Order: sequence, then structure tokens, then C-alpha cells
Amino acid sequence: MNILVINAGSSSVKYQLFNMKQETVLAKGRVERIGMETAILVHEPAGKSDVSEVSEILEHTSAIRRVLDILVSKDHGVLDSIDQIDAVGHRVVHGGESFKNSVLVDEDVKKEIRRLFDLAPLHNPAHMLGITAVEVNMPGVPQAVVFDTAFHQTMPSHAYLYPVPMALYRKHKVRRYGFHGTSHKYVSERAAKFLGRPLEQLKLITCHIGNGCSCAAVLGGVSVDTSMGLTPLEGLMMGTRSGDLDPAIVPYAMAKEDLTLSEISSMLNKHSGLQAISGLSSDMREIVEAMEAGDKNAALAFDMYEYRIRKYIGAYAAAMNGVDAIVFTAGVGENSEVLRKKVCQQLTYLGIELDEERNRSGRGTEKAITTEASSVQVLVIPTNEEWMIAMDTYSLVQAD
Ligand SMILES: Nc1ncnc2c1ncn2[C@@H]1O[C@H](COP(=O)(O)OP(=O)(O)O)[C@@H](O)[C@H]1O
Ligand SMILES: CC(=O)OP(=O)(O)O
Ligand SMILES: [Mg+2]
Repeated sequence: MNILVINAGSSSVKYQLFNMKQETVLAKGRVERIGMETAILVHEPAGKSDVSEVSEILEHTSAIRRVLDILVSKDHGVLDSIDQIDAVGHRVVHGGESFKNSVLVDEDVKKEIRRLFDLAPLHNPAHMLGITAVEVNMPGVPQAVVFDTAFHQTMPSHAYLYPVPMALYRKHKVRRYGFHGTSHKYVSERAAKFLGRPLEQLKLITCHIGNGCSCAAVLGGVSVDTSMGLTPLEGLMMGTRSGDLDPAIVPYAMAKEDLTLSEISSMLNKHSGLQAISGLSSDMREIVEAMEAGDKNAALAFDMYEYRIRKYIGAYAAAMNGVDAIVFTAGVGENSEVLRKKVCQQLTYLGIELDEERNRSGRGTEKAITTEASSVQVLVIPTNEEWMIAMDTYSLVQAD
């Protein structure tokens, strides 16, 4: 069985095609800059050379049509026909309280994803476009959705409730949901395997540090707390998102700067974080480069970002009354040795001892970056949300 996994963002579509029996990736790639004349498709077929094409791709239906075309093309394809795709799995960021597990798409599921647009404005509308594009381009093919929120549905009420009038929860379901759950779950399972210990006995802190960033406290394989909240804005400082701030800043800034609700929301989601403090970029690679060249604002942005990760690690060690291992994953967590080093150097109170050579070497592989003597292990585990989505889709389609 072949399964196509789609992670549709507002202006991009990432995809991976899996052969489930052989557990292989047949192809992967991404379409970026959707909506522009110079959209770019980067396609990496297994066993053939990578290709990139620039063309006008104005919306998600055309983007997915282009992906399907290249998957069957003579020169760059890996399938004879689209009919060889048996099912499609989608990443969906917000599933609210309705979805504790992955599900097959039907009219009710689509209605619920739409109802949650307000709570994940950067993500859910794009996922819905992806689902519709598959319906148009591949009618009748079963689709499954895998929610970022599902893994965190195990949090106890003292962790997921906010100390505000309960009517907000009862009437409007205002609570902490948490995101990146597929990634936190995957790296927790891999960490247990790597350590050679049962997941049920481990206290893990998983740090998904990418464009969006979140930490999770994973006790015995179950999420008991996480830093993102009602929406993916709370918690750590991110590329363009502020993360935690005093809620009183919102009405104060609105009054002082004469901002509307949508303007302040856009400020906190799209024009804050690394981008705002550095005045330079939301990309950690550029921040580190500028910092090393002596740029003060880039250094301040880096310090704030790193400090907040360290504060959450301390909080979650307290929440679980201890920690066995800390895991770094996602774009920054997997690749930025300088960030990991700065975080670990200030965690000696936990008995953490960084091995600088291990931290520097072996990019892209699962590894420990602490010494044998370190009482808490720090691991780097490349995440694989797409494989988790493919596995869930496979089980759902087989059970149907
Ligand atoms: N070598 C690197 N050093 C530091 N940061 C990196 C490196 N490679 C990628 N990144 C960071 O990873 C981020 C993207 O992470 P990723 O997990 O792919 O995000 P998303 O899935 O949200 O698009 C980029 O913004 C970039 O800052
Ligand atoms: C939920 C979230 O923030 O996702 P991403 O990191 O892909 O933006
Ligand atoms: Mg991501």
C-alpha cells in the first residue's frame, strides 16, 4: 500500500510518499511560495536525482495537482499512475477536544476542522485547502487526519486549565491544547529505544525547536504538560511568534498604538520572536551567523530564545519531580549545536555534562550529546511526523 502524506501550510505544501509494506520513502518534496508567480517545487525521488521547478502556482489545488503530476512523470516520477496511491494522510494542527486520535475524513470531521479555524489561524485553513485539493484531484481516495493536539489530550486538568472564570472553558472550551504532539510522541518513543529502557518508566522533556517551538513533559510515555496553549502562540519564543507574555500587554499595546484585534494578533504571531528582537531574520541560521559576526541585536535574540527553553526545562523537571532525559528535535533542535551547548551549559544543577565532540558530530542521526557520567542524558532525535501520519493512516484504512 502506498500512502501520500501532506503537511499543508499557508503558503507551502510538504509531501512524502511511503510504501508501507517495505517501509520505504518513494519520494518527498515541497511546494513553496504558493500564490506567487515564482512558486517553487522541490522534488526528491528515491533513486533519481532531485529536481526543482519554478512556475506560477496560485492555490493549493494546483499545488497538489503539480505534486501528483511529478509523482507519475516519466523523468522524475516514482509511480505509473495516481491510482497507485491508496490513501492520503494529512497533518492537522488543531483538533480541539473532539479528537483524541487520528480519524478518517468525513463531512463531520471537516466541519469540526473548520470550526477550529479561529484557534489555529496560521494552520487549519491551509490543512482544509489540502483536504479539498485531494478530493478534487483524487476523488474517492480515503483520507485521514492526524492532529498535533491529540497526544496532549492526556494532560491532567490542573495542567490544561487556565486560572480564569470557568465559564470560558464551559462555554468556549478555552484551555491548553498543546501542539507538535505527533513529533513529541515520536521522539519520546525513539528516545526510549535509544536508551534501551521502557518508555513507561521514563521522565522525558522533549523540545521541538523549529519554526514553531514547544516543550513537553512526557511521563511514562504520556504528555502531562506542554508549553503551547489554546493556540500555538504560547510558551517558547519562536521565529516570528512571541510566546509567553503578560496578557496585560495586549490591551495596553492596543490602546497606546491604536491597534485592532487583528493587528495585535498579527503582531504577536507574525512580527515578534527572533524576527522582532534581531530586526534581521526569523531563521536561526542567520541569527547565529550575525551573532558570531558581532551583531548585538542578534545576540540578544539568541539569549532570550535560549533562556526561555532553559526555563521550561526547569519547570518540567519540577512538574515531573525529576527527569531522565531531555530530547532536542526539529529544524533548530536537530541542527544548532550552539543552541544545545548554551542550554546544556546552564543545566549542571541537573547533573548534565555536555560532551562537546558528540554535540558537534553526527548530524542527522540519533545521538546522545552528554558524557557517560552525565546523570541526565541529553539526546538529539530527528523527528519524523510524516512517518507517524503514514502509520496512523495505514491502520485507519485497513480497519475501515
Ligand atoms: N543548521 C541550522 N542551524 C540552525 N537552525 C537551523 C538549521 N537548519 C535549519 N534551522 C532552523 O530550522 C527552522 C525550521 O524548522 P522546521 O522544524 O523545519 O520548521 P517547520 O516544520 O515549522 O517549517 C528554520 O527556521 C531554521 O531557523
Ligand atoms: C503548531 C505549530 O506551531 O506548527 P509549526 O511549527 O509547523 O508552525
Ligand atoms: Mg514543523
